[in-house]
Amino acid sequence: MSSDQFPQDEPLFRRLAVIGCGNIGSSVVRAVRAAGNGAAHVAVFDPDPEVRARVRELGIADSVQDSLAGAVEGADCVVLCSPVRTYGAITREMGPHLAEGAILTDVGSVKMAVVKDVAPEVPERVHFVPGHPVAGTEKSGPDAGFAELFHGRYWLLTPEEGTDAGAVARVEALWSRVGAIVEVMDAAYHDKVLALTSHLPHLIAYTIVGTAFDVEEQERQDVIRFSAGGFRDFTRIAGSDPTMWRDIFLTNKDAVLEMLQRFTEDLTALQRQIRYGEGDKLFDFFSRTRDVRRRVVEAHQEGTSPWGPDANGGKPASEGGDPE
Ligand SMILES: NC(=O)C1=CN([C@@H]2O[C@H](COP(=O)(O)OP(=O)(O)OC[C@H]3O[C@@H](n4cnc5c(N)ncnc54)[C@H](O)[C@@H]3O)[C@@H](O)[C@H]2O)C=CC1
Ligand SMILES: O=C(O)C(=O)Cc1ccc(O)cc1
Repeated sequence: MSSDQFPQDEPLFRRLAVIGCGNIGSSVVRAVRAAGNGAAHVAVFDPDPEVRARVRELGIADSVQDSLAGAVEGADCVVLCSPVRTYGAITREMGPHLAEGAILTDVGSVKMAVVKDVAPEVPERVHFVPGHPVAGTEKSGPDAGFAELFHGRYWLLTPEEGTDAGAVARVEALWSRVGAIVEVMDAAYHDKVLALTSHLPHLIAYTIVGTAFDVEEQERQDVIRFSAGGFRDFTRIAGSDPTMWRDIFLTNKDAVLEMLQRFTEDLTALQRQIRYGEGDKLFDFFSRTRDVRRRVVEAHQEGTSPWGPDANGGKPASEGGDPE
């Protein structure tokens, strides 16, 4: 758990550079500026000119730079907020422009592959503290972000052994100031847990929605017409950004495949129980999963859930919140 020992009436950083300004990047920008004591200046770079124009229009950043070098020049903290497979190349390109003692962090949903790609590109004079806010939505782009996204949500950091403790403390303090609950953990452990709690559910949603659309035209229309409850929730998740999720599955391959193997075995067991009319087994299984649901809801209320105590963000289910 974070303990912010830095002066509260001063910004933690002089200049924070946010690289990639979509949903999460723009939420970081908005949240840091709303906090008031995160950074004196928030600079943004995004390679997409339409995104840069929109960020200027929204007026959410202190400056929008037309080059990566221009954004990171003089920055004492840089946050990578683009799809995970872009991080290695970005770090290589901006390396020579990074200041002595600067801190580099990221928001990527996968951590082992990010460490493997980024660490070799980080100059000696720079501290790398990998991170992941366990908060987000299915939406993309700078209009999708909002300042309160991280309130009461976990922000996981996975620094390698030997990382400068002062740099880790500063990153912890920064994300605490935007309202997140910061925890430090091992990158491999992070990837296993997230494969199960986030990546596999997305894969299942993509599959269900794909299956539903791989039917005759008439049935497909009825799937849309009668979609309610469960299926509708799956379409929200399956509407998530294709680039982002392609990158997550390609980079967290081993953990996802391991969890998928377990999942398919359990699904096959259920299939057999249905085929052979084993009602008692189905009932017992559904009773156990109902109990898991009860414990998840309780954990959210008590603040011990991996998604943060306020995991609903006060939103209705249709907007990414939990219906409970
Ligand atoms: N969307 C979510 O719910 C969450 C996403 N994340 C992580 O956040 C990162 C960004 O995701 P979103 O903001 O949702 O995506 P997004 O699609 O809304 O934004 C990504 C932005 O990155 C920019 N970009 C693409 N290539 C780039 C490059 N080479 N250099 C700099 N910028 C580049 C794009 O132009 C775009 O504006 C991903 O790594 C994802 O794993 C983490 C937690 C939650
Ligand atoms: O929209 C949802 O349901 C999410 O699960 C958002 C999300 C996506 C990716 C992450 O790494 C963290 C959170």
